[in-house]
Amino acid sequence: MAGWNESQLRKYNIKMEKIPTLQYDDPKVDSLLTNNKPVLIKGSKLVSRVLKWDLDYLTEHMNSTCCNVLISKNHKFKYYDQKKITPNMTFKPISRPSPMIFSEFAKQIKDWKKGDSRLYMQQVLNNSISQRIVNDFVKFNWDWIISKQNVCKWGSLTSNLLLIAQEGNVTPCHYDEQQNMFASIRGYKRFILFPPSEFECLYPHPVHHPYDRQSQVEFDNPDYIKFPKFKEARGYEVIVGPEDVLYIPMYWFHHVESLMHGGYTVSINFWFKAESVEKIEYPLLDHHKIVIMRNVEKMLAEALHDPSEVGTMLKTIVLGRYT
Ligand SMILES: CC1(C)c2ccccc2-c2ccc(C[C@@H](CC(=O)O)C(=O)C(=O)O)cc21
Ligand SMILES: [Zn+2]
Repeated sequence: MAGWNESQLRKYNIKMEKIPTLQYDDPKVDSLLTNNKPVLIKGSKLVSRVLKWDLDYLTEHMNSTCCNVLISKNHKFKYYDQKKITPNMTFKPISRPSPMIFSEFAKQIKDWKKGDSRLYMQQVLNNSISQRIVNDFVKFNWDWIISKQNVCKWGSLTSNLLLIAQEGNVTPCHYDEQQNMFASIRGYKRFILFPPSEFECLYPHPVHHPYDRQSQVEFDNPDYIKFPKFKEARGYEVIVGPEDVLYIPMYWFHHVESLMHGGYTVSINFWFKAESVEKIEYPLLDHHKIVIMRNVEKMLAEALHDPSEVGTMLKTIVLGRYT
């Protein structure tokens, strides 16, 4: 019994292959990790000591902690950068932050009814949480994850996010600029990943837009006129269940959903800085090209002193000359 079935997955019109699933001590794991290739890792026992982290246990030990909760009018929780919202911009996000204490969050999840706004908690785990949570946190299989960090020459661990999502919640397609080891504690999450080379098919927002790093394409209702190349996007799909660890390479796009009718999900991610300043070797890797494109957008916005002129200048440079 896999613990889930196809009827719990949302339907998208996307070509998807499978991601390799390997035991944590399989030598192929390290070769995939060091080559920035996604892999689902079984048996690492990374978070096995906190499988008891369910709503009741966490309410008991995080009761009055004020947590970062997002509220959305629909099932999508699209991250946005507050700092990139300028005064003259009419930006209407669908999900917005609504800090609340943990027990309130747990109550709203339990009492949730169809039609209510949805909630998604993402709370940085640090020592400001209760002593019991800290005691559990230190019981992660740090030896294993630190050995991976060293093998891959990743930079420092920047943060662990505790994620509690309602069944059916979706984090739309985006990329992050850090290496991510994503561990599931409760429930099942479906990931659809795309390599950085699929950039042209996923049409991320401009760097200066609050939705920077997020794809503009609505997977459940793609606008093939505005985003024609989305039809050619080639993704990878994997279901992450309790105790599984998914490696999400930096700059790889990922769409994440908590399976419908699967109950709430509890996950923890481990974000690592990219490798300490590496010597750039040629040929460039695909993620280097995203970094270069981001730097061009940033430099032009800086030089023009107005992000809204960047598109015009890029068109002037390219149209009729490089096409
Ligand atoms: C969308 C949301 C709730 C959010 C809103 C506002 C600011 C930050 C974030 C944020 C950060 C990470 C995740 C976890 C995961 C996606 C998933 O598991 O749903 C993922 O993308 C990753 O681990 O890289 C989810 C979120
Ligand atoms: Zn992400």
